[in-house]
Amino acid sequence: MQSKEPVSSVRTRAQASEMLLCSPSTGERLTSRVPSSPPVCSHDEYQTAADWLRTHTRHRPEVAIICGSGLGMLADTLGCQESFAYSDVPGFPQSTVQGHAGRLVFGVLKGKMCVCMQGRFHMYEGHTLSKTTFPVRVFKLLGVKTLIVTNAAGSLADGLQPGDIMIIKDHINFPGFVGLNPLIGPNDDKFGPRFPAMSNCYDKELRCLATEIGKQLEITGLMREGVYAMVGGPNFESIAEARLLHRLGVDAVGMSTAPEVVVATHCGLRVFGLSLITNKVVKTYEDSDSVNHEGVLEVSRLRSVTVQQLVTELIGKMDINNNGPNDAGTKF
Ligand SMILES: O=P(O)(O)O[C@H]1O[C@H](CO)[C@@H](O)[C@H]1O
Ligand code: HPA
Repeated sequence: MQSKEPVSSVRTRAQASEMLLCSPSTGERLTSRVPSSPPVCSHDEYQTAADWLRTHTRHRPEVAIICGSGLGMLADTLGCQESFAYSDVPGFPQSTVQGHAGRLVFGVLKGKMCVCMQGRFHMYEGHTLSKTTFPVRVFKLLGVKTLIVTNAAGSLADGLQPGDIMIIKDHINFPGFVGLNPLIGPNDDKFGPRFPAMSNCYDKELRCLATEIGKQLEITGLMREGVYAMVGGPNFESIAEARLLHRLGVDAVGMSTAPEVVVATHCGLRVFGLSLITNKVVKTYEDSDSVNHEGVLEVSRLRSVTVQQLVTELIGKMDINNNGPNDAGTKF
Protein backbone atom coordinates (compact mmCIF):
# COMPACT_ATOMS: atom_id res chain seq x y z
CA MET A 1 0.00 0.00 0.00
CA GLN A 2 1.28 3.47 -0.88
CA SER A 3 2.01 5.94 1.92
CA LYS A 4 -0.43 8.89 2.05
CA GLU A 5 2.24 11.07 3.69
CA PRO A 6 3.04 14.13 1.54
CA VAL A 7 6.44 13.85 -0.12
CA SER A 8 7.72 16.93 1.71
CA SER A 9 7.11 15.30 5.11
CA VAL A 10 8.68 11.93 4.28
CA ARG A 11 11.83 11.66 6.35
CA THR A 12 15.06 10.46 4.82
CA ARG A 13 16.97 7.80 6.75
CA ALA A 14 19.57 10.43 7.64
CA GLN A 15 16.92 12.75 9.06
CA ALA A 16 15.31 9.92 11.00
CA SER A 17 18.60 8.85 12.59
CA GLU A 18 19.37 12.49 13.31
CA MET A 19 16.07 12.67 15.26
CA LEU A 20 17.11 9.67 17.35
CA LEU A 21 20.02 11.75 18.58
CA CYS A 22 17.69 14.43 19.98
CA SER A 23 16.18 14.60 23.42
CA PRO A 24 12.50 13.52 23.13
CA SER A 25 11.45 16.20 25.65
CA THR A 26 13.43 19.25 24.53
CA GLY A 27 14.48 18.33 21.00
CA GLU A 28 18.04 19.29 22.03
CA ARG A 29 20.83 17.48 20.17
CA LEU A 30 22.36 14.84 22.46
CA THR A 31 25.54 14.11 20.54
CA SER A 32 27.15 15.46 17.44
CA ARG A 33 27.93 12.21 15.68
CA VAL A 34 27.76 8.46 16.17
CA PRO A 35 30.53 6.38 14.62
CA SER A 36 28.60 4.66 11.87
CA SER A 37 30.20 4.14 8.46
CA PRO A 38 28.23 6.50 6.16
CA PRO A 39 28.42 9.36 5.31
CA VAL A 40 31.40 8.49 3.17
CA CYS A 41 34.00 10.88 1.79
CA SER A 42 33.80 11.63 -1.91
CA HIS A 43 36.59 11.03 -4.41
CA ASP A 44 36.90 14.81 -4.75
CA GLU A 45 37.67 15.17 -1.06
CA TYR A 46 40.59 12.72 -1.27
CA GLN A 47 41.76 14.37 -4.48
CA THR A 48 41.60 17.86 -2.96
CA ALA A 49 43.80 16.76 -0.03
CA ALA A 50 46.27 15.02 -2.36
CA ASP A 51 46.43 18.04 -4.70
CA TRP A 52 46.95 20.39 -1.75
CA LEU A 53 49.83 18.27 -0.46
CA ARG A 54 51.37 18.02 -3.95
CA THR A 55 51.42 21.77 -4.25
CA HIS A 56 52.80 22.28 -0.72
CA THR A 57 55.67 19.76 -0.80
CA ARG A 58 58.11 18.47 -3.37
CA HIS A 59 58.24 15.11 -1.64
CA ARG A 60 56.66 12.26 -3.60
CA PRO A 61 56.34 9.45 -1.05
CA GLU A 62 56.47 5.76 -1.92
CA VAL A 63 56.04 4.51 1.64
CA ALA A 64 53.53 5.70 4.26
CA ILE A 65 53.88 5.01 7.97
CA ILE A 66 51.10 5.32 10.55
CA CYS A 67 52.46 5.74 14.07
CA GLY A 68 50.63 4.10 16.95
CA SER A 69 50.16 5.47 20.47
CA GLY A 70 53.47 6.83 21.76
CA LEU A 71 55.35 5.77 18.62
CA GLY A 72 55.36 9.16 16.91
CA MET A 73 59.14 9.46 17.31
CA LEU A 74 59.43 7.30 14.20
CA ALA A 75 58.77 10.47 12.20
CA ASP A 76 61.74 12.23 13.80
CA THR A 77 64.15 9.91 11.98
CA LEU A 78 63.12 11.14 8.51
CA GLY A 79 65.70 13.26 6.72
CA CYS A 80 64.90 16.44 4.70
CA GLN A 81 61.68 16.83 6.66
CA GLU A 82 58.68 18.90 5.77
CA SER A 83 55.65 18.69 8.00
CA PHE A 84 52.04 19.86 8.10
CA ALA A 85 49.58 20.07 10.95
CA TYR A 86 46.50 17.95 10.23
CA SER A 87 44.45 21.10 10.75
CA ASP A 88 46.08 22.62 7.64
CA VAL A 89 45.41 19.71 5.28
CA PRO A 90 41.97 19.90 3.60
CA GLY A 91 39.66 17.12 4.76
CA PHE A 92 41.96 15.76 7.47
CA PRO A 93 40.27 15.18 10.83
CA GLN A 94 41.98 16.23 14.08
CA SER A 95 43.82 13.95 16.50
CA THR A 96 42.29 14.11 19.95
CA VAL A 97 44.23 11.36 21.76
CA GLN A 98 47.29 11.88 23.96
CA GLY A 99 50.37 10.41 22.25
CA HIS A 100 49.07 11.28 18.74
CA ALA A 101 50.62 14.63 17.78
CA GLY A 102 48.53 15.34 14.67
CA ARG A 103 51.28 16.04 12.12
CA LEU A 104 51.97 14.70 8.67
CA VAL A 105 55.72 14.44 8.18
CA PHE A 106 57.34 13.98 4.76
CA GLY A 107 60.98 12.96 4.47
CA VAL A 108 63.57 10.45 3.38
CA LEU A 109 64.48 7.25 5.16
CA LYS A 110 67.28 5.03 3.83
CA GLY A 111 66.97 6.65 0.43
CA LYS A 112 63.20 6.11 0.17
CA MET A 113 60.64 8.90 0.12
CA CYS A 114 58.25 8.49 3.03
CA VAL A 115 55.26 10.16 4.62
CA CYS A 116 54.58 9.55 8.29
CA MET A 117 51.40 10.13 10.26
CA GLN A 118 52.42 11.30 13.71
CA GLY A 119 49.08 10.34 15.17
CA ARG A 120 46.17 8.37 13.79
CA PHE A 121 42.39 8.65 13.98
CA HIS A 122 40.27 6.20 15.93
CA MET A 123 36.62 5.32 15.56
CA TYR A 124 36.04 5.92 19.29
CA GLU A 125 37.01 9.58 18.85
CA GLY A 126 33.72 9.96 16.99
CA HIS A 127 35.16 10.04 13.47
CA THR A 128 33.27 8.12 10.82
CA LEU A 129 35.30 5.20 9.47
CA SER A 130 35.57 7.06 6.20
CA LYS A 131 37.35 9.89 8.04
CA THR A 132 39.35 7.49 10.21
CA THR A 133 40.90 6.02 7.07
CA PHE A 134 40.91 9.24 5.01
CA PRO A 135 44.73 9.57 4.84
CA VAL A 136 45.16 6.07 3.39
CA ARG A 137 43.35 6.96 0.16
CA VAL A 138 45.13 10.31 0.04
CA PHE A 139 48.43 8.41 0.23
CA LYS A 140 47.31 6.19 -2.62
CA LEU A 141 46.60 9.27 -4.73
CA LEU A 142 50.04 10.63 -3.83
CA GLY A 143 51.64 7.52 -5.32
CA VAL A 144 52.37 5.55 -2.14
CA LYS A 145 52.90 1.82 -2.78
CA THR A 146 53.47 0.41 0.71
CA LEU A 147 51.76 1.18 4.00
CA ILE A 148 53.40 0.43 7.35
CA VAL A 149 51.00 0.45 10.30
CA THR A 150 52.14 0.39 13.91
CA ASN A 151 50.07 0.28 17.07
CA ALA A 152 50.17 -0.22 20.80
CA ALA A 153 48.28 -3.33 21.86
CA GLY A 154 47.47 -5.51 24.86
CA SER A 155 48.58 -9.15 24.76
CA LEU A 156 46.37 -12.16 25.24
CA ALA A 157 48.93 -14.74 24.15
CA ASP A 158 50.96 -16.17 27.04
CA GLY A 159 54.22 -15.80 25.09
CA LEU A 160 53.82 -12.07 24.47
CA GLN A 161 55.15 -9.73 27.16
CA PRO A 162 55.04 -5.93 27.47
CA GLY A 163 57.87 -4.59 25.32
CA ASP A 164 57.59 -7.40 22.76
CA ILE A 165 56.97 -6.68 19.10
CA MET A 166 54.29 -8.67 17.31
CA ILE A 167 54.46 -8.75 13.53
CA ILE A 168 50.83 -8.77 12.45
CA LYS A 169 50.08 -11.86 10.41
CA ASP A 170 46.33 -11.30 10.21
CA HIS A 171 43.56 -9.38 11.93
CA ILE A 172 40.02 -9.76 13.19
CA ASN A 173 38.02 -6.65 12.47
CA PHE A 174 35.34 -6.95 15.16
CA PRO A 175 33.57 -3.66 14.34
CA GLY A 176 33.31 -4.95 10.76
CA PHE A 177 31.25 -7.92 12.04
CA VAL A 178 28.50 -5.49 13.07
CA GLY A 179 28.58 -3.33 9.97
CA LEU A 180 31.24 -0.82 10.98
CA ASN A 181 33.45 -1.22 7.94
CA PRO A 182 35.11 1.71 6.14
CA LEU A 183 34.10 0.27 2.75
CA ILE A 184 30.37 0.41 3.49
CA GLY A 185 28.58 2.77 1.14
CA PRO A 186 28.81 3.17 -2.62
CA ASN A 187 31.99 1.52 -3.87
CA ASP A 188 34.54 3.88 -5.41
CA ASP A 189 35.69 1.70 -8.32
CA LYS A 190 38.65 3.99 -8.93
CA PHE A 191 40.13 2.75 -5.65
CA GLY A 192 39.23 -0.92 -5.80
CA PRO A 193 36.60 -3.64 -6.18
CA ARG A 194 33.26 -3.92 -4.35
CA PHE A 195 34.30 -7.19 -2.67
CA PRO A 196 38.03 -7.11 -1.93
CA ALA A 197 39.84 -10.22 -0.64
CA MET A 198 41.53 -9.86 2.73
CA SER A 199 43.38 -13.20 2.76
CA ASN A 200 46.76 -11.62 1.91
CA CYS A 201 46.39 -8.30 3.60
CA TYR A 202 49.66 -8.46 5.58
CA ASP A 203 52.35 -9.03 2.95
CA LYS A 204 54.21 -12.29 3.52
CA GLU A 205 57.47 -11.14 1.96
CA LEU A 206 57.62 -8.09 4.21
CA ARG A 207 56.86 -10.24 7.26
CA CYS A 208 59.76 -12.56 6.38
CA LEU A 209 62.04 -9.60 5.74
CA ALA A 210 61.15 -8.11 9.14
CA THR A 211 61.96 -11.43 10.82
CA GLU A 212 65.35 -11.50 9.07
CA ILE A 213 66.04 -7.94 10.16
CA GLY A 214 65.06 -8.90 13.71
CA LYS A 215 67.86 -11.51 13.61
CA GLN A 216 70.39 -8.94 12.41
CA LEU A 217 69.32 -6.52 15.15
CA GLU A 218 69.48 -9.38 17.67
CA ILE A 219 65.93 -8.79 18.85
CA THR A 220 64.40 -12.13 17.85
CA GLY A 221 63.71 -12.80 21.53
CA LEU A 222 61.29 -9.87 21.46
CA MET A 223 59.60 -10.74 18.20
CA ARG A 224 56.93 -13.14 16.98
CA GLU A 225 54.04 -13.17 14.55
CA GLY A 226 50.43 -13.07 15.68
CA VAL A 227 46.81 -12.13 15.11
CA TYR A 228 45.65 -8.61 16.04
CA ALA A 229 42.01 -7.95 16.88
CA MET A 230 40.42 -4.54 16.68
CA VAL A 231 37.72 -3.71 19.19
CA GLY A 232 35.81 -0.42 19.19
CA GLY A 233 37.04 0.99 22.52
CA PRO A 234 37.49 3.40 24.17
CA ASN A 235 37.18 1.23 27.26
CA PHE A 236 39.71 -1.53 27.75
CA GLU A 237 38.38 -5.10 27.85
CA SER A 238 36.39 -6.63 30.67
CA ILE A 239 37.75 -9.94 31.95
CA ALA A 240 34.98 -11.91 30.23
CA GLU A 241 35.75 -10.09 26.94
CA ALA A 242 39.46 -10.79 27.37
CA ARG A 243 38.76 -14.47 27.90
CA LEU A 244 36.55 -14.58 24.84
CA LEU A 245 39.27 -12.97 22.68
CA HIS A 246 41.83 -15.41 24.07
CA ARG A 247 39.62 -18.40 23.27
CA LEU A 248 39.13 -17.06 19.75
CA GLY A 249 42.87 -17.18 19.13
CA VAL A 250 43.57 -13.45 19.32
CA ASP A 251 47.18 -12.71 20.26
CA ALA A 252 46.93 -8.94 20.71
CA VAL A 253 44.07 -6.47 20.96
CA GLY A 254 43.79 -2.77 20.19
CA MET A 255 41.34 -0.13 18.98
CA SER A 256 42.76 0.75 15.56
CA THR A 257 44.59 -0.50 12.46
CA ALA A 258 42.04 -2.90 10.91
CA PRO A 259 40.04 -0.16 9.08
CA GLU A 260 43.26 1.38 7.71
CA VAL A 261 44.43 -2.02 6.48
CA VAL A 262 41.05 -2.84 4.90
CA VAL A 263 41.10 0.43 2.96
CA ALA A 264 44.77 0.02 2.00
CA THR A 265 44.22 -3.51 0.76
CA HIS A 266 41.12 -2.41 -1.16
CA CYS A 267 43.20 0.11 -3.12
CA GLY A 268 46.10 -2.28 -3.73
CA LEU A 269 48.66 -1.02 -1.23
CA ARG A 270 51.15 -3.51 0.15
CA VAL A 271 50.83 -3.58 3.95
CA PHE A 272 53.19 -4.35 6.80
CA GLY A 273 51.91 -4.09 10.38
CA LEU A 274 53.37 -4.42 13.83
CA SER A 275 51.99 -4.21 17.36
CA LEU A 276 54.12 -3.06 20.22
CA ILE A 277 52.84 -4.98 23.22
CA THR A 278 52.33 -2.43 25.97
CA ASN A 279 50.41 -4.46 28.55
CA LYS A 280 49.05 -7.88 29.34
CA VAL A 281 45.28 -7.95 29.12
CA VAL A 282 43.84 -8.96 32.50
CA LYS A 283 42.20 -12.38 32.11
CA THR A 284 41.60 -13.54 35.67
CA TYR A 285 39.43 -12.19 38.46
CA GLU A 286 42.29 -12.75 40.94
CA ASP A 287 44.55 -10.33 39.03
CA SER A 288 44.39 -6.83 40.55
CA ASP A 289 46.32 -5.18 37.67
CA SER A 290 44.49 -2.72 35.48
CA VAL A 291 45.60 -1.07 32.27
CA ASN A 292 45.62 2.67 31.57
CA HIS A 293 46.63 4.84 28.63
CA GLU A 294 49.54 6.47 30.49
CA GLY A 295 51.08 3.01 31.07
CA VAL A 296 50.55 2.19 27.38
CA LEU A 297 52.39 5.38 26.34
CA GLU A 298 55.23 4.72 28.77
CA VAL A 299 55.98 1.25 27.34
CA SER A 300 55.68 2.58 23.77
CA ARG A 301 58.23 5.28 24.45
CA LEU A 302 60.62 2.84 26.13
CA ARG A 303 60.63 0.61 23.05
CA SER A 304 60.28 3.28 20.39
CA VAL A 305 63.98 3.21 19.41
CA THR A 306 63.83 -0.54 18.74
CA VAL A 307 60.63 -0.15 16.70
CA GLN A 308 62.27 2.72 14.86
CA GLN A 309 65.34 0.59 13.99
CA LEU A 310 63.19 -2.28 12.74
CA VAL A 311 61.01 -0.03 10.57
CA THR A 312 64.02 1.90 9.23
CA GLU A 313 65.86 -1.28 8.20
CA LEU A 314 62.69 -2.71 6.69
CA ILE A 315 62.17 0.38 4.56
CA GLY A 316 65.82 0.32 3.52
CA LYS A 317 65.69 -3.29 2.41
CA MET A 318 62.18 -3.50 0.90
CA ASP A 319 61.75 -3.69 -2.85
CA ILE A 320 59.58 -0.70 -3.60
CA ASN A 321 58.59 -1.96 -7.03
CA ASN A 322 57.06 -5.18 -5.73
CA ASN A 323 53.45 -4.30 -4.98
CA GLY A 324 52.48 -7.62 -3.49
CA PRO A 325 49.59 -9.93 -4.33
CA ASN A 326 46.76 -7.40 -3.88
CA ASP A 327 47.82 -4.93 -6.52
CA ALA A 328 45.48 -4.96 -9.46
CA GLY A 329 47.29 -2.12 -11.19
CA THR A 330 47.07 1.58 -10.43
CA LYS A 331 44.01 3.27 -11.88
CA PHE A 332 45.11 6.88 -11.47
O1 LIG B 1 46.16 1.65 18.25
P1 LIG B 1 46.91 2.82 18.75
O2 LIG B 1 46.60 4.07 18.01
O3 LIG B 1 48.38 2.55 18.81
O4 LIG B 1 46.42 3.09 20.26
C1 LIG B 1 46.14 2.11 21.23
O5 LIG B 1 46.36 2.73 22.47
C2 LIG B 1 45.14 3.35 22.92
C3 LIG B 1 44.81 2.83 24.29
O6 LIG B 1 45.84 3.07 25.19
C4 LIG B 1 44.06 2.96 21.93
O7 LIG B 1 43.84 4.00 21.01
C5 LIG B 1 44.67 1.76 21.26
O8 LIG B 1 44.15 1.52 19.97
N1 HPA C 1 43.23 -3.26 24.88
C1 HPA C 1 42.80 -2.50 23.83
N2 HPA C 1 43.59 -1.59 23.28
C2 HPA C 1 44.82 -1.43 23.75
C3 HPA C 1 45.31 -2.18 24.81
C4 HPA C 1 44.47 -3.15 25.41
O1 HPA C 1 44.83 -3.86 26.37
N3 HPA C 1 46.59 -1.79 25.04
C5 HPA C 1 46.85 -0.82 24.14
N4 HPA C 1 45.80 -0.61 23.35
